[in-house]
Amino acid sequence: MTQSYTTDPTDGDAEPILSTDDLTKKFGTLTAVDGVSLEIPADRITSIIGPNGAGKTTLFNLFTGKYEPTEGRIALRGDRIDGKEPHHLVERGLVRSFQINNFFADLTARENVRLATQAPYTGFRPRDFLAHHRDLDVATESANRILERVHLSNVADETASNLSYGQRRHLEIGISLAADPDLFLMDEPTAGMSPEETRETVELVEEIASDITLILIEHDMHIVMDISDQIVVMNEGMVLARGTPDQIRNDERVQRAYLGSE
Ligand SMILES: Nc1ncnc2c1ncn2[C@@H]1O[C@H](COP(=O)(O)OP(=O)(O)OP(=O)(O)O)[C@@H](O)[C@H]1O
Repeated sequence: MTQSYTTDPTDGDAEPILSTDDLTKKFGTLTAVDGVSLEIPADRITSIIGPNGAGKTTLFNLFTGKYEPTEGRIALRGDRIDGKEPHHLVERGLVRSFQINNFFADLTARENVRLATQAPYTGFRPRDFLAHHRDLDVATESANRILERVHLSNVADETASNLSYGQRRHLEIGISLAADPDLFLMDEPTAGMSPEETRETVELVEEIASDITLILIEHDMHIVMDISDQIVVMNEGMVLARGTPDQIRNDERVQRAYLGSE
């Protein structure tokens, strides 16, 4: 199958924050990502959609350094990042939130976020410890700002284990924001949420997108059509189409391969 693209939905001359060239990942004889060449525009929301097994998660794992590509290249603001360790990518502003409980259940929401804000600076020498101690107020203030951003100020002193499912997911987003990303990959941010939690999370995602580039894997087509600036449709490891929500909605190949089968 040849890849084909709809017209570029983004500003033509905008520098992409992330780009891939002929990106391929094989697992034995299976090609999970197959020659993907893609541009992710800065300051936009890009959603990656596609049927089960289309290669979305593998693409995320390549972006974040969990997997090394079998072939091809990935560039972050023009610099090659394929093969770089995940923590190097976090330092360069690329973070990912997972659908897992990625926090300390016995600590409060504030303590969890505060630890995350301190993490990049944590060292093991006594003088590191003293420096951190001095910086505790700064870290607490920064945690408070993040908690406000993820709508959790009112439960800042609750232990994470006491938070509702939706609040825990927001806490995870807050922990990711503590790394001060400019590119944030979110894996199904509303998965398993009630309609009310979903509404709140969509609002939060849109707020975050006001100053951070987002790439989402999302299965809920209403959300995808509602919040995305660009949609990338994957099928069998390849990019089937890329375009604005309207372009994707009206793309016959997409309807055949994906939307029509819903
Ligand atoms: N670590 C792995 N080892 C072997 N095969 C894998 C591995 N990870 C993914 N695959 C295979 O690669 C293909 C793409 O999987 P991937 O999880 O990327 O798809 P996806 O689009 O995220 O699917 P879903 O929507 O179901 O999560 C699938 O056939 C999957 O079984």
